[in-house]
Amino acid sequence: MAGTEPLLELSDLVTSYRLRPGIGRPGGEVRAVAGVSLTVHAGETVGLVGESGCGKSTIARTIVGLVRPSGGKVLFDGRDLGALPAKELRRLRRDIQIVFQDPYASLNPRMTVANLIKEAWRIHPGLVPRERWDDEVDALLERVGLRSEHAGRYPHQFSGGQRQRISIARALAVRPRLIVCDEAVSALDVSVRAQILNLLQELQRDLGVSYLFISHDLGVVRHLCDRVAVMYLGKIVETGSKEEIYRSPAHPYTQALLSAAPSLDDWRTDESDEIVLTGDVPSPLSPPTGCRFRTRCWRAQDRCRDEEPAPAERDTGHPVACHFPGALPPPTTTAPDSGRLTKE
Ligand SMILES: Nc1ncnc2c1ncn2[C@@H]1O[C@H](COP(=O)(O)OP(=O)(O)OP(=O)(O)O)[C@@H](O)[C@H]1O
Repeated sequence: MAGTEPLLELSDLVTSYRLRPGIGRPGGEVRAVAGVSLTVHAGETVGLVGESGCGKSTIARTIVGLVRPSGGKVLFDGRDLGALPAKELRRLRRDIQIVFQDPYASLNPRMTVANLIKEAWRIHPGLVPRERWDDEVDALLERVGLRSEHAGRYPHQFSGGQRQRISIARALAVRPRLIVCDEAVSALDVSVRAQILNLLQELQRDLGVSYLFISHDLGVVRHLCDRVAVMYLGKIVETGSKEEIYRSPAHPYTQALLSAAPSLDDWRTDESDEIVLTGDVPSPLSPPTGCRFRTRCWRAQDRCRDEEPAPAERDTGHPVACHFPGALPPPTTTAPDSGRLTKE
């Protein structure tokens, strides 16, 4: 994709939440996304992975305009969403849709499937002529593997997988160019999950839609994505093609994540080199100085405390934000601090 203009570009994006002081808790600012740069090209699927609370959903919410960034830019088709006049922004927002983890919470239970889909055309008039609405609803339902008789039913009359199909149909109704999938298959059983993943791939093949696929499931990401970004405590620590990330992870955090999913672990040569991620993720209210991962990292040295590593291309060929990256398994000595990564 080098040389082509990205469809979506996050440039040093910062998104913070204000916390009011509460009982036993001081107020403050949570920098949930602390300077993230990431691109998604047309027709591409980019996976965003990381532990719970690292800021994945906040990125999703910022991209689709549910929360405002406090710094940096979201560019779509080269245009800065923060600098567009309201009318143009509204038009452009149509191109970016989101599918959430819990379709039941995101689908209005009092609306029929047909009305849930038609609502999108009410919000964006002129997209589909009113006389074609019923036919288009039928076509969309068929497109996502449902039937036209489902149009008159309500969300509670469907299974979880079917409800996710409805969410996808609703997203497709406005003919988006990018769909942000925020843990979109995480709540589904394995077999249903596979069906939805197949559907997403089919849609990409037929319609050319791009995905930013947010998930904590490295197996699903490997199955679906072309490129992968690994996030830790509000920052991206490593980005690369699927092959680069799964075969030669260079950031210790990526190595630990992969090590925790043995069936995916192509890069370790010795099973005994398992890395066990211990200790809690530090609070984003007061992240560590320097490298944010240093308090849990077996490779950490003084430099990691003093200096924040910038993403730089390493010998593996992809950008890694680490002072001491390495493709080799960690040394066999036990990590000195209990809060660090250790090996069993
Ligand atoms: N509305 C909010 N107000 C205050 N803090 C928030 C809010 N939403 C998220 N946060 C905090 O921002 C950080 C990032 O949360 P976010 O939900 O983006 O992470 P995540 O990686 O998507 O995790 P999960 O997979 O658990 O949703 C967390 O520390 C979270 O507690």
